[in-house]
Amino acid sequence: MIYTCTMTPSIDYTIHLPTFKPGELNRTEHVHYYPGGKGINVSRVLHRLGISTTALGFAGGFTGEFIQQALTVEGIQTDFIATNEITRINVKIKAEKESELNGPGPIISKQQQRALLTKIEQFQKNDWFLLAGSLPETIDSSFYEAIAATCNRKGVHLVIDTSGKALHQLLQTEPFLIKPNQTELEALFNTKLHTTEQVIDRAKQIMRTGIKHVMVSMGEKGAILVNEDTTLVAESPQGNVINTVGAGDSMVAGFLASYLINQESQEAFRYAVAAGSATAFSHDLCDKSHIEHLIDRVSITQV
Ligand SMILES: Nc1ncnc2c1ncn2[C@@H]1O[C@H](COP(=O)(O)OP(=O)(O)O)[C@@H](O)[C@H]1O
Ligand SMILES: O=P(O)(O)OC[C@H]1O[C@](O)(COP(=O)(O)O)[C@@H](O)[C@@H]1O
Repeated sequence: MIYTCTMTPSIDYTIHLPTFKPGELNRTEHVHYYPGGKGINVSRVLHRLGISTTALGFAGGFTGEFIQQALTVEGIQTDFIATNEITRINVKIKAEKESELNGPGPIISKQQQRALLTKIEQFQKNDWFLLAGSLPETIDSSFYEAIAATCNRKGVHLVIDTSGKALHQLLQTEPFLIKPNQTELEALFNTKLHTTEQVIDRAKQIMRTGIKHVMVSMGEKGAILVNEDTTLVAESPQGNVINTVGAGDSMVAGFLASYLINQESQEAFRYAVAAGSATAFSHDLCDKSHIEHLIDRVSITQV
């Protein structure tokens, strides 16, 4: 079983309008309400690819209810821990440019943290656990160490897609895959990366901490994959960009979906990039036919 965990889910309130004028009254044309957050997006894409998951995480209030219901309606199994706080609404503005307003995550008590660890204790050998999205600053790093130690002890494959301090702490836990975007990688090293070579150098540096695959996404420029055997650079297909929210999560889902079938990292990387771009060219997340339509347009070079 694949378990995804979104510590800080969201409703992604996505607004489309031709021009956004800050400081003025703006009226929107089309709006969408999506259940969001990184683990949730991975569960939604995997479901569209015929792979079942259980979506874990922390959710509360009417927004938390909406998210759980929306997932259930799509046919995704959920097992969230209730928070006292209302789950955030993240605003995504699609005008001349894309702008995002992401709210803060909930406070997660020690008891709620223990409840998550108890669920992880029930996992079986060779299950997958994806810890994704921003992680509340208030949580002590020992909690992440406990999650990783439990996964390692039980033979559960750990995948991490987070940012900031938590990403830094989790690098030492030897996960199967991490997927920072270029900005997150830059933040990790507190430096700007100007070339693909610089991105590759930093990715190799973090791989030495024991991570099996480091996949760095670079938006329209594509992505790189570094593992023990190879370094690959992918160019993404060009197309009509509609909404890039969830492109990175779609990549993670695409990589896992392909890797679970073939255990082959280059093909998984190609599928991942096609999935990211298919989402960027869609209103909501990608689906299988769109990914497969783009797959031959992903060019990969080994460097
Ligand atoms: N404008 C775009 N055109 C084509 N593909 C894109 C575009 N933006 C994102 N993608 C695809 O989605 C992947 C993930 O996007 P990125 O924006 O880097 O991730 P994140 O959403 O995590 O910031 C990219 O590697 C690329 O394959
Ligand atoms: O937890 P964070 O870092 O605030 O990000 C949450 C946001 O990221 C998303 O999961 C999209 O992520 P990506 O664009 O990186 O794939 C949204 O659904 C959500 O609003």
